[in-house]
This record gives sequence, structure tokens and C-alpha cells, in this order.
Amino acid sequence: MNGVAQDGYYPGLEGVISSQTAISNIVERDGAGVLEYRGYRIEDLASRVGYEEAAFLLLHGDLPTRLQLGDFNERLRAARDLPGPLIRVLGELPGSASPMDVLRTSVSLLAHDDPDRDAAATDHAANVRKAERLIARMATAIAYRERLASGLAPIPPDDRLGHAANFLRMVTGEVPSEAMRRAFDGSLVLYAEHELNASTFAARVTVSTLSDLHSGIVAAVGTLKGTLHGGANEEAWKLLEAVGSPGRAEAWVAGALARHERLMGFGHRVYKKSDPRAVILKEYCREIAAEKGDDRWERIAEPIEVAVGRKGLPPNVDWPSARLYHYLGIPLRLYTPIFAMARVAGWAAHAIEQIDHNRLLRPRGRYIGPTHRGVSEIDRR
Ligand SMILES: CC(=O)SCCNC(=O)CCNC(=O)[C@H](O)C(C)(C)COP(=O)(O)OP(=O)(O)OC[C@H]1O[C@@H](n2cnc3c(N)ncnc32)[C@H](O)[C@@H]1OP(=O)(O)O
Ligand SMILES: O=C([O-])CC(=O)C(=O)O
Repeated sequence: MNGVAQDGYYPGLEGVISSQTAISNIVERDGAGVLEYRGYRIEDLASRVGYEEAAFLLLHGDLPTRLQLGDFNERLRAARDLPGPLIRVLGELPGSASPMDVLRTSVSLLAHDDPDRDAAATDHAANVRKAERLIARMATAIAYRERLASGLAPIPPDDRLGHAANFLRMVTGEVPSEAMRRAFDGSLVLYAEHELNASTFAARVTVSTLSDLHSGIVAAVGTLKGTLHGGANEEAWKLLEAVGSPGRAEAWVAGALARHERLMGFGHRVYKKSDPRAVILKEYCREIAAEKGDDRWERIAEPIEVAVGRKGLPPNVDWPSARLYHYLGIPLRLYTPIFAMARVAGWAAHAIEQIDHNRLLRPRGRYIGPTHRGVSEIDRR
């Protein structure tokens, strides 16, 4: 029954087209996955534009001119600081709270301070402004909380730095090398959007009731957290560490598969041959490992990929991003929040597209329970 359609029932909604979209497209061509944002191939975007340009493309429909990019950057930088109530709550939430739970709460709180909070849910311009502020503020909130959780003083945003470098500096206290900035920026571009994945779908369902944009993003953050989706990048790192040496890879993978365990960072609902983002990220991993003069994790990752690949499961985006973030000195618990701070551009673009061409998202269930039951007196049940 798993994944097999029957009489209009598609388990997991596999293959179902629920919405038309002009934001991104995924196809398999010549045995490889192809991904485009608004008609631009992901390979071109990752090598030629930074996160801000990709986010502008997703939200506004085309790549920015130099003037548009300058204005967009100014708006993002002006929105980086956190409102007082959120700063207070970030200091008060229990230290044990997971960063994704804190991020979910942060987005919810940001709704109350947004200057457009009273705008109609259908106000396109207000929704774009809300989205831009969320892009800026989610990054600051993640870094701010991480510093507090580590017992360190938060580092304020630096107006001289772009989104990627500023975030790394707010977390680690250091301005990254140019190669590190480029790799991290590239990963944000690659994570920014991916059609009707589960978290984007959750955002679209939420706003399809004409709820507000922030509610859609709260739903998306909660959905991304799960280990079958965005949470897989943290699990992928744990897998790599558990294997621990190239020589153990083959037996470790065989054992896990024999126990029917899920190998995190492998497999995909849509890409059955290759995830193009994983191919690009693997190159960044190699470059940064070379810059650091330590290819230990590359040497462990390779035989794992080969062994899992024999089962027809290609690596997905979360497999190489895990070790890339390790190389960049990013704490493990931030891997999934970073996915969220990149994906907010795609979530918002989809939520706005949904609202602009709305039809309530409401599928049907196929009832398989008992029928025609009589209600007996409570003492006779
Ligand atoms: C950014 C992202 O969200 S990318 C995905 C991140 N998630 C992961 O990396 C988690 C690991 N991967 C998985 O769990 C899956 O591949 C998913 C959830 C991503 C896709 O799931 P589906 O579309 O339902 O998988 P699909 O129909 O292709 O495969 C089903 C079978 O393949 C096998 N399979 C698929 N992925 C894996 C995996 N990673 N490890 C082991 N077996 C797997 C399973 O045997 C499954 O059969 P089951 O019903 O006995 O469990
Ligand atoms: O598309 C999916 O199902 C999951 C994914 O790769 C993403 O959200 O980036």
C-alpha cells in the first residue's frame, strides 16, 4: 500500500498536484534532478548570486537590478534588530528548549511587532514587507539565542556585512574567510526554495484559510523541524560521526539497512536519481575541507554514499550540508534553524502566491473505520 495510489487515494499525497506555482520547478532529466527558481537553474544561481539576490528573485519574481539590490539590502539591514519583547523572551525561555522550538516562538512573537500587523491578510505589498522583515529578523533571532544558550554575550548585526557573513559573525564572533562566506552563502541559496515540500505545503494550507503570513511561517517552522524533513541535516551529522572511519562505512550501512533504519540525508520523495543541490554542496565541502587541510569527513562520507547509493538512495541536500556546517564551526543544533532562515524566502513567496490566487486547501479523507454503530448506554459499553 505504501506510496501506491488507489481510487483517487495517494498515500502521503505522492504525485498529487495541489497548486500551480511559478516559483520553482523540479524535474528529472537524463537521469539527474534539475531544479530551477523562477526559470533560473540552481547551478547558475549558486555560482553567480548571493542569498539576498535569490531571496529577491523568489519574492519579487526576477533577479534584481543593481539599484533594486541596493534598496533591498538596505531594507534587510534596517530590519535586522530584534524588537524588545522578543529579546526578553529569548532570555527567558528554558535553556533546554530546542532552537527550532525557540525559532517557532520567535516568529510568532515577531507577528505582534510587525509594522504591518493590522494589514489585511490579502494585502500583497504588506505581505512582501512582512516577508523581508522575517528574512532579516529570523537570522538575528537564531544567532542571538545561540549566544545566550552558550553563555556568551549576543553580537549585534554588522551593517557592513551581507546576510551570510553577518550571520556567521553573530554566531561565531568571527568574520568568515571569503571561501567560507561563499560556501555558506551558496548553501543558503540552495536551501531557499523547493516547490511543494512539506513545510511549504503547511504554509500554503495555513494561509489558504486567509490566515496571516506569520501564521503560515509558524506552521512551516514546526513542519520543517521533523527528522524526515529539515531535521535530517542534524541527523546526517550524527550518522557521519557514528560511522567514524572510512573502513567502517560498508558494514555500518549494511547493518542499518538490515535493521530497516532510515539513513538520514539519503532518499527523497521527488528526486529518485540525484538531488542537484547535494552535488553542488559536495563541491563546497571539498573546497572548505581543503582550505582547512583536513579531509577526514570527506573520506568517511564517500564510502557511505557509495554503500547507500547501491540501494538506489542518492544523497539529498541535508547530507553534505551537515559536514559543510561542521567545517564552518556552526554548532550542530543550528543546522535546522539555518535551513529555516534560508527557506523563509521560499515559504513566504509560496504563501503570497497562495493568497494572491487563493482556493482553500482542503483534501478529503478515505474513511476506513467502522460504520452503522449504535450508541449503547454508558454502563453497557
Ligand atoms: C530537505 C529534505 O527534506 S530532503 C529529505 C530529508 N530527510 C531525510 O534525509 C530522511 C531520510 N529519508 C527518508 O526518510 C525518505 O527518503 C524520505 C522521507 C525523504 C522520502 O520518503 P518516501 O518518498 O516515502 O520514500 P520512497 O517512497 O522513495 O521510499 C520508500 C522506501 O525506500 C526506503 N528508503 C527511503 N529512504 C530511505 C532512507 N533514507 N534510508 C533507508 N531506507 C530508505 C525505505 O525502505 C522505504 O520503504 P519503507 O516503506 O519500508 O520504509
Ligand atoms: O522537497 C522536499 O520534499 C524536501 C526538500 O528537499 C526540501 O524541502 O528542500
